[in-house]
Amino acid sequence: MDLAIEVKNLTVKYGEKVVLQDINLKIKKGEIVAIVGPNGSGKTTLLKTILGFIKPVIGEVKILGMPNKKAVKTGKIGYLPQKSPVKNSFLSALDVVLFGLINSKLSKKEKIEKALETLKLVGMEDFANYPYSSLSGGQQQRVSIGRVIISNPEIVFLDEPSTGIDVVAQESFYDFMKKLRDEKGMTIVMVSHDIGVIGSFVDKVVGLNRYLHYLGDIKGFLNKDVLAKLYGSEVKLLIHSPECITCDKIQI
Ligand SMILES: Nc1ncnc2c1ncn2[C@@H]1O[C@H](COP(=O)(O)OP(=O)(O)OP(=O)(O)O)[C@@H](O)[C@H]1O
Repeated sequence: MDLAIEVKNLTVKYGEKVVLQDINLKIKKGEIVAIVGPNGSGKTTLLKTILGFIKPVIGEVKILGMPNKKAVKTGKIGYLPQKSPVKNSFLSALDVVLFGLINSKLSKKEKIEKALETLKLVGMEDFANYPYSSLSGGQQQRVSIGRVIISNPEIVFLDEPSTGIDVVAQESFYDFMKKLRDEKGMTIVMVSHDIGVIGSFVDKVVGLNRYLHYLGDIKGFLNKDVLAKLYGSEVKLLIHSPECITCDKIQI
């Protein structure tokens, strides 16, 4: 099996508080995986621990067969954090995408060409010189994704990439991510709350709430018992009617 990520016996604490316990997880190359769970269930912590930003008290993580910290230094890993790292409101969309090539040895001209190509790929070529801060949430997200993918990473980690985006834009975003996987063979690991929207795009769901409660396909995940275990017995599944333009959407 060609593994992208292997998490072994992971336990993570903040002070005395155990946030993740006994997590074992294997993600294959080219898979699209969603990490889901209630607020505070440890999803961001799991991403950050996989990336080596948080040291577990027990356990280890391998990425592409290497210890995680070593893998991150190879430049084969892309990461889109939950909060935008872009603070300077004067930066243009092009500048933000260029950040993704900060460690590249390409010439300035080549970098700009590649950034313009990437902006085209994410459908933002007409906005290259716009201040990033003037773009809408969905447009900013496309540019941020451009920053992450410009260096052709083998694995990308996205923490709640569709926050603040309407359902239609979310669908086109997930379509785009799927295209990247299909065309470039990228492995995509994302934290998401959009169970309904991601359903048709993900290969695997990781149901997390301190422990790994579920690992499998979306169909098995959308099971009353699995959901109750993860979200509590009060959880309700709302399946929109077929007449609804966003039919098939399932909310928790
Ligand atoms: N730096 C920190 N120090 C102490 N506790 C923390 C820290 N970061 C997160 N926590 C706590 O750890 C738990 C898990 O947080 P985490 O951000 O991983 O959850 P999450 O599932 O990503 O949540 P959400 O869906 O709300 O983004 C929460 O109870 C949170 O308050």
